[in-house]
Amino acid sequence: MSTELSERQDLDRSGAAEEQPDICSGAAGSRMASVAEYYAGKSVLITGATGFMGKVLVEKLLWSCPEVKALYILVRPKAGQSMKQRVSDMMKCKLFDRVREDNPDFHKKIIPISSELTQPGLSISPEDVEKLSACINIVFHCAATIRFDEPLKHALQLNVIATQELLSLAQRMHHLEAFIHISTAYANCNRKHIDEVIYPPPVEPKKLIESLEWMDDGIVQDITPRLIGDRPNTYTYTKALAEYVVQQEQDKLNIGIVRPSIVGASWQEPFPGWIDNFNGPSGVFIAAGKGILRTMRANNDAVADLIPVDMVVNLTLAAGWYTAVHRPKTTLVYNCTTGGINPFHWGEIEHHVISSFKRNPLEQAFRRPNANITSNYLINQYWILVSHKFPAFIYDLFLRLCGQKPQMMRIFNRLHKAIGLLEYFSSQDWEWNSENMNMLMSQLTPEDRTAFNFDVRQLNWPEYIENYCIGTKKYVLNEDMSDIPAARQHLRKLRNIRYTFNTVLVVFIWRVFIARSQMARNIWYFVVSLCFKFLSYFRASSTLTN
Ligand SMILES: CCCCCCCC/C=C\CCCCCCCC(=O)SCCNC(=O)CCNC(=O)[C@H](O)C(C)(C)COP(=O)(O)OP(=O)(O)OC[C@H]1O[C@@H](n2cnc3c(N)ncnc32)[C@H](O)[C@@H]1OP(=O)(O)O
Ligand SMILES: NC(=O)C1=CN([C@@H]2O[C@H](COP(=O)(O)OP(=O)(O)OC[C@H]3O[C@@H](n4cnc5c(N)ncnc54)[C@H](OP(=O)(O)O)[C@@H]3O)[C@@H](O)[C@H]2O)C=CC1
Repeated sequence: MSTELSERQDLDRSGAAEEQPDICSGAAGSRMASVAEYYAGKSVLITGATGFMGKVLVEKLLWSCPEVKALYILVRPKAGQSMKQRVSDMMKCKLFDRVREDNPDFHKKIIPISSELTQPGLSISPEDVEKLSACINIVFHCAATIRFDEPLKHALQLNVIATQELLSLAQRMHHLEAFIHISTAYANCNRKHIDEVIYPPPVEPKKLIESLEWMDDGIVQDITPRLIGDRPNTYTYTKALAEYVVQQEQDKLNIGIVRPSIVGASWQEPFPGWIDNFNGPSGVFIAAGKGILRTMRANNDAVADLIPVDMVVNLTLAAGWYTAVHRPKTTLVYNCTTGGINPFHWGEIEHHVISSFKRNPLEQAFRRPNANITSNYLINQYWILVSHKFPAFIYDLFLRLCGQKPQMMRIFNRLHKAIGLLEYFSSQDWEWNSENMNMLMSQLTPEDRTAFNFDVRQLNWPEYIENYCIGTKKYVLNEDMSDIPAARQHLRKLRNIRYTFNTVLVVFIWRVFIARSQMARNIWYFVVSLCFKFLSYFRASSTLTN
């Protein structure tokens, strides 16, 4: 099936230029609309605009496509904040600084629409449905639950049923030119090689939705492992179902599917290192920087398929342009990954994260940053005991003695839960075909290739990781860069505490275990004299060679 689909997609691509005479003016040698020109005067609907990727998408559209007519964003009230309040807070975010400077009235282009995606009809009012049906030209569907531990019913409701509802709404839009769905490169992580095709779903979504409807949450929880089969969580499972649901509408809509791998901090835009959450590797980096995470199960040699959020957004906008302009007959899937083109490995990530946090330490670190990743289960368990649980126990004991509430063990339990869910992705690697990503790049003008850059060959990983770590410090933890000298001083203090602790430990072991027994003392003297002999032998041989 996959080969058959690829062939069809190839055919579509080769005939694509003739299919859109109104945009490419038809005559040979005539100029195709650039990406920014295409978005000029267009009304765009975005779901998940308050999320990590959605915000960057909104910002980039406003910055690079200033002639865009309006951005309609579906937003729900949350945590006691009204929809309006949330959107107004979002626009005050530092992310929008350059847009704000360029056009202080940029907010006028953002039109929030109240919507709770898990409700029937996405709980959009009839008036808003009318408005959207009349004006929307492009839809970007970013909203999803990305939690790995989401109960299946909720993940299905948001990632699959809401997608279905949005597709129905899209079909009522009179001027719709493209529907871009954001999936994940891990939707098919049960395969080792992943092509840019939609694989048959693990189950017919309609049947699953019908059968889960009558089941109570307990039963669903019991059967979830059987249903998700060889996928690690409900997230990847429901994202795979969503792709199939989207593909079902390909005869009625112009659809593109973007599949990013692990989306990380921004590479360049709007500024390097922008990140605002603990998802994926960000939480792991922060935990390592704070000196809490000292060990994790990961394969040093496995490819860490990270991709910066600005590159994903650039590709998404280019995919919107291509889908609308070329109107491929079938859904084009873009695997948006780095591993096949510019690979970087978890072992290298570990090295650069730790050295970066040593240069730019986080405030009030628990211990000096120093993490070891290993694929060996037993070694990892050993280090968890020695480097996580033991220090947590000692620290909590200290807090208790000071009359304070113990907290470290609780933090470690949460960390272990989080990294336990990530290990599946850091312990193996996948191969993604990225032909459509390359094809899309080749379709862009040289100017667009710069303005909407997703050429992952240009990524300099050490520099990117450094900015990423600084980004977590500045934008996730809201720490000031001017406090770095104090943070360095704190690390020096921690190092001295460690030296003192180790010295006390050696003296204690000597007094309790060695000094009391003649045999232990003899063994000790024997080991020490052996060491001295080796040392003097090496010193003598190095003097001779010199
Ligand atoms: C030296 C470095 C070495 C590196 C070695 C290798 C690193 C490998 C790392 C990564 C591999 C990448 C795998 C991603 C591949 C797939 C990509 C995609 O397609 S989608 C995106 C992925 N989605 C997620 O990442 C959602 C994961 N998060 C969850 O599922 C939940 O948040 C969970 C289970 C981790 C926690 O759930 P709760 O209900 O217990 O708690 P809650 O409310 O979510 O968070 C509690 C606190 O913990 C923080 N937190 C959340 N996630 C964290 C994390 N990953 N690490 C540390 N803290 C985290 C939160 O900010 C919160 O903090 P407060 O209470 O507000 O102070
Ligand atoms: N981050 C990553 O590493 C990767 C992400 N992806 C995909 O990219 C897309 C965006 O991810 P990302 O930005 O990281 O995710 P976030 O969790 O940051 O954002 C999710 C967005 O969906 C919205 N949303 C969630 N539930 C509802 C609901 N019931 N009603 C209305 N809106 C809702 C959220 O709104 P609210 O603010 O109200 O919660 C938020 O705007 C997703 O489709 C994800 O699968 C793919 C690969 C990797």
